[in-house]
Amino acid sequence: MINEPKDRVLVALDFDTADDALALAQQLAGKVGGVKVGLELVNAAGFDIFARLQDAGIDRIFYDAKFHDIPNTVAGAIRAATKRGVWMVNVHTSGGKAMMEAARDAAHATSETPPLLIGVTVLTSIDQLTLASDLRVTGPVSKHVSHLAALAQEAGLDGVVSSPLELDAIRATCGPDFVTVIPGIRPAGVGAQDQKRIATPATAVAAGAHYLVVGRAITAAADPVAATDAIVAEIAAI
Ligand SMILES: O=C(O)c1cc(=O)[nH]c(=O)n1[C@@H]1O[C@H](COP(=O)(O)O)[C@@H](O)[C@H]1O
Repeated sequence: MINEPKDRVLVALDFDTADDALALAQQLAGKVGGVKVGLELVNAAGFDIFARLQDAGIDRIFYDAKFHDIPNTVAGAIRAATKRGVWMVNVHTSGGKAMMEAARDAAHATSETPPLLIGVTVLTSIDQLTLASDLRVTGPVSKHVSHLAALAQEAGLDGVVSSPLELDAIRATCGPDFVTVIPGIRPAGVGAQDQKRIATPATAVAAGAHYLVVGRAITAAADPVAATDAIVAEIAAI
């Protein structure tokens, strides 16, 4: 699945029109491992965006759905997402083990080649202080992330989303093959913006990340293709 450094890079198509998303996806075809379709794009462009990307030859689509609901509802949503032929889809681990099991069962019952099912742990926009004050979760972020990753693994998920800072903890708990999908990626010189737990592409890959989710470092760059090439070169040099 990951044959060369570029395969690790998933570009977040966080745009408010299908045209912008399709244009960048086509510009980066062959240069990245896949594209991510998330809440902004799907709400702005509609669910046709999946077929439009697939018609344009883009077949590795990570649907960043972040489903979080009762097991029956999430199972239905995962069935529908699986039928769209997405390559990867996510749910919130904080929906609980029964919800994640229902998601896994739904994906496997719907397709012989189900999407990779990934659990979001603690959002990368949440720091230690906010985890304690807003969510009333005490203790280190990495401990809570490891707990949620273990739960996801027990539920039969393929991997988790976390920040680059918890990669050691996840590997120690879940082993090296449990897939890690890592946003909060900031090449040197790019500001953190709303992200709180961040690292450079090279640091994240050296720490064991399988996939990097990269949005604004590419989409807001003056030259998105050059920015992508620089990220791939950075991780290739590790
Ligand atoms: O599930 C995600 O992809 C995700 C989880 C998370 O904890 N943090 C996070 O930033 N993301 C997504 O990753 C992308 C990061 O975008 P940038 O901060 O612009 O690189 C966005 O599309 C987010 O929705």
